[in-house]
This record gives sequence, structure tokens and C-alpha cells, in this order.
Amino acid sequence: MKVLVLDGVAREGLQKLENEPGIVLDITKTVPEDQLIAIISEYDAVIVRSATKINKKVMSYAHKLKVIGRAGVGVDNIDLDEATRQGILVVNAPGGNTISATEYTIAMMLALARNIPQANTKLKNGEWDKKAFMGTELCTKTLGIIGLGRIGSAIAKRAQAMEMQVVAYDPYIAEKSVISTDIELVDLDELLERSDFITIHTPKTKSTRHLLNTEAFSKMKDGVRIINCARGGIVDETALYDALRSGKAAGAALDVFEEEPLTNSPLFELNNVVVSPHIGASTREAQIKVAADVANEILATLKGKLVKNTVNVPVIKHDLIPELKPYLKLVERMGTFQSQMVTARVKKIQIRYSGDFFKQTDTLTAALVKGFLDPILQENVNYINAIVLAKERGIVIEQTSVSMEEGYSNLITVRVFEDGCESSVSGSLFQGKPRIVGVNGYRIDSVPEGHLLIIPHVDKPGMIGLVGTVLGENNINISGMQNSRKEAGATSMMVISVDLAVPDEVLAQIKQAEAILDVKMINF
Ligand SMILES: NC(=O)C1=CN([C@@H]2O[C@H](COP(=O)(O)OP(=O)(O)OC[C@H]3O[C@@H](n4cnc5c(N)ncnc54)[C@H](O)[C@@H]3O)[C@@H](O)[C@H]2O)C=CC1
Ligand SMILES: O=C(O)C(=O)COP(=O)(O)O
Repeated sequence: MKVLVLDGVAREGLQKLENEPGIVLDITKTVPEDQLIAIISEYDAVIVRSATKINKKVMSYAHKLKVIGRAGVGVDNIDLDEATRQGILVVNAPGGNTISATEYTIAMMLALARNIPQANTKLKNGEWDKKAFMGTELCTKTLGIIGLGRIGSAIAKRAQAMEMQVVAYDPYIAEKSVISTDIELVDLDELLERSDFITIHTPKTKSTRHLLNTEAFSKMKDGVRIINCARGGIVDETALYDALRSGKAAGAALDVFEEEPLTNSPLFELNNVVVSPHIGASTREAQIKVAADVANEILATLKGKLVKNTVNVPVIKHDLIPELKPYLKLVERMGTFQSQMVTARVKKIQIRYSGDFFKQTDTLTAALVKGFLDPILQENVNYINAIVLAKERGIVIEQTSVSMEEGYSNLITVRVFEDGCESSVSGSLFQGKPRIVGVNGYRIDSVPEGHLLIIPHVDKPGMIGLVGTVLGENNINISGMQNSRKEAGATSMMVISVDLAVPDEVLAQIKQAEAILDVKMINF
């Protein structure tokens, strides 16, 4: 396995990956796109910071790529939709640089309030100019935090220690989960109207692009100061420039820009703007932590283990992994089972989870759909792209969760709706091992391994003997057998586990019998 490490990711954090037998690490600085395209096809994994863009074009050359690791938080330099489409896992290292980015934001706020960079430059240029640098205190001022996640909430704590009033806007946070009762959660307009300092800590998304635009500036207090150490483009740079020129804003501190790297901007000409080249996470401690975190994730992915900091698939909590593993195996097998039962065009797959699935049903559904599509499609299907591939084929995926039913503490039922017909399979765990416990409403108990014969037939004497004789005559050993009926004399369901794949002619021989309604062989 080969891993390409770009963008100056800290080598000290990569030791675990470097020492792993069978893994070769190529560590290099940021390379231009054409150079990346020329080499990317060799690699199973790539690790980047924010400089390298892993876009659709780069991915189209990345034939072996299984995982993209971001040694940091923001993944806006990675085309997530394309990665998902191609079944490439994207992982990041979200917690490792929180403190560094937080401390840096506080430093920027203080630098802005007290004109430290400007005073530093002037004095080093030989001017002792005390009068030019009248600052403002932070104590009692209102700090508006947009985005109260890891960094936003760590900033709130520190700002409160400096006796600032903290208001925050984050529509994705419930009031009760806010870390301190002294943080007032408000709507965006109120934050804009009340804040003396506004700092941004959201990701860059469609909804945060130009969140601070001309209209937003018009709602702010005169003399507001803006800090952006999150992502360029959340503040509209033209609107900010106009606000600074007009005196609406008294200053801005920016670590990030719409285009990076950036060495020339009208904003750089304004004396009340403090800038830095995206160095919020650039501390030794943060870089070692994020490199080590992402190395662990890459290692887990390449070894086929479950990973926790996934960006383009649902996150699985680390402590749930052992509990979830047998369920993942179960649902994948159920998907494989169902795809081999299909006889017409599939319109919808409906999954019903009964019991407690640790709030991980999205992950289980992805595994089930992977199991369903794997035997059908030629392309690589995995947990990452399974749902997208199903949707591309017009297959609707529905899932519902209900509490315990039918006496099983955990029961999963999959119904597949085809043109003109439908089929279902139910599964559960017995002593931690996957079991198929129902087929088309018939109760059975079969282990989804090897080969299963599914034989609906008329409920009458001699049927088991008939099938057993044909298999025996063809030297096929039966390792398990179940027969189930809903009512006497109607239809029964025979499910037989066999040691070998049953040849087509033997299946045809069984099917010939008048009371045999169908024969399907399911291979796992
Ligand atoms: N300058 C630098 O070097 C660094 C920048 N960052 C950036 O800082 C930002 C925050 O990072 P974390 O706190 O670790 O992320 P996080 O995911 O913990 O927090 C982001 C918060 O933003 C909120 N949010 C999302 N959309 C929103 C919207 N439309 N309006 C208001 N709130 C919204 C989310 O609910 C979440 O609470 C990210 O953009 C990250 O890339 C992070 C580390 C270093
Ligand atoms: O983690 C993040 O989101 C950052 O912005 C840090 O970026 P960097 O790794 O320093 O290029």
C-alpha cells in the first residue's frame, strides 16, 4: 500500500503509519496539480492539509485511491461528492487543532483591538509613534460568535475569562447543549446588531458563503470589528472592504481568504486590517496531533477496520464499533440475499429496523445497499458510494425505525419492491452471529453463509424427500434445513444450506417437480 503525504504534514505524527509493515509513505511538499495528476494513480491513500485541491480531475486519475485524509478540519479543498461517487473515503482530524485555532483567534482579536502588528512594523521602521495606536478594551464588549462548535465554544470560554459578553448564532445547536449558561444563543440579525466584535467559526458551505455580505454589514454596529480565522469567502471581501473604507467597520483580522494563497488584495492596503497566511492551526502541537489522528484513520481504513472521523459517510462512534460489526455483516448478507431473489426491475428497497441500533441505521443501510449492489454491478461498490449508486439507478431507499417487535430484541426486515412483485427477508443476531429469520413472511432460522436454496412449494407430503433425493443423487451434501408454512395445505418455504454450489441442471431437476413453485440458489 502506498500513501502520499503532501502539504508539509508533520512527519512526527506519522510514525505509526511509517512503521507499519506493508505501507510505504512518500512525504513531499505541496505539488502543482499537473505533477499530482502524474503520480496519484500509484497511491492507495493521500494525506493533505488545506493547500492541495483534491478535485474531480485529480480523482479521475486516482485509480487506486481508497482514502483521502485531511490533517485538519476543513475539507472544502476536497470534492466530497465526487469522492463519494467514486467510493473514496474522506477522513479528517477534527479535534487536533482546536486549541491552536482558538488561541490564534484570540490573538488576532487582541492584535486587532490594540493595533499590535501595525505598531510593531512602525517601530521596527524606526518610528516611536505612541499617538497613532489608540486601542479598545475587550472587557465588557460584546463578542458575537458565528458557529458554536469546537473552536467557537472554546473561544467563548476564553472571551468570558476576559469579561466579554458572549452571544452566539448556530442554528444547529440546541439551547440545552450550550457549554455555559452565560452564552446567549441569538439569531443572526440580533448577533449582527449587538456585537462589537464578530468572529466566525463555521465551515464554508453553500449556506455560509458570503454570510457576512453588504446587507449583513448594514445591520452591524458602527465601529464593529470582524475576525475570520475559519474560511475565506464566509465574509464577502468586497463588502468588508467597503465597510472598512466607509468607517462602518473599525477593523478586521483575517487568517483566511476567498482565494489562497493570496499575496495581493485591496484589503492589504488598509491600515486597520490585520492579516496572516492561514496559520491558525500552525503550531507544533496541533500539527503533530492532526497528523497522528489522520494517520490512525488511514491505517484503520487500509486495514479494512472501521474508522471514526469519516466525512462522507455517517460517523460511527468508536466505542460502538464492536457492537455494530456483527450487524454490519448481517445487513450486508441480507442485501446480498435480496439481490439474488430479484426477478424484475427494482424500484424501492425499504428497511425496517426494530429495536435499538445505536442510532447507526444510516450506516447499516449503506452496508445493506452495498450487499445488494455488489453482486449486480461491475464497479467498486462500498459503504461510501452504495446509496449514491442506488439512487443513480432510480432505486428509492427508505428506512424506518420502530421499537422491539415479534419477540426479537433486534430485528431488521428488508422489502424489495420490483415491477409487479415484492419480496422480503428478515434478519437478526443469535449469540452475536447473523441469522436469516424470515423469507417472504415465512419464519426460518438459517445462517447466511455458503449457499442457500430457497424453495417455495405446495405444502404436501414427500417434498423434503424429493429435494433431498435429487441433491443426494448429485452428491450435494445438505448442512442445514428448515421448512416453514403459514397454514396447512397452502404454500411452504424450504430453506436448505448446502456445502457446494448447486449446478443449474440440478436446480432445473428440482424445479421440474409439479409441487415445487420455484428454486433459487443464494450464494454468499
Ligand atoms: N484558520 C485555520 O487554520 C483553521 C480553521 N479552521 C476552520 O474553523 C472552522 C470551525 O472549525 P471547528 O470548530 O473545528 O468546526 P465544528 O464543526 O466543531 O464547528 C462548526 C460549527 O458551525 C456551525 N454551523 C454550520 N453551519 C452554520 C451556519 N450556516 N450558521 C451558523 N453556524 C453554522 C455548526 O453547527 C458547528 O457547530 C472550520 O471552518 C474549520 O475549517 C479550523 C482549524 C484551523
Ligand atoms: O483544519 C483546518 O480547517 C485548517 O484550516 C487548517 O489548515 P492547514 O492544515 O493549516 O492548511
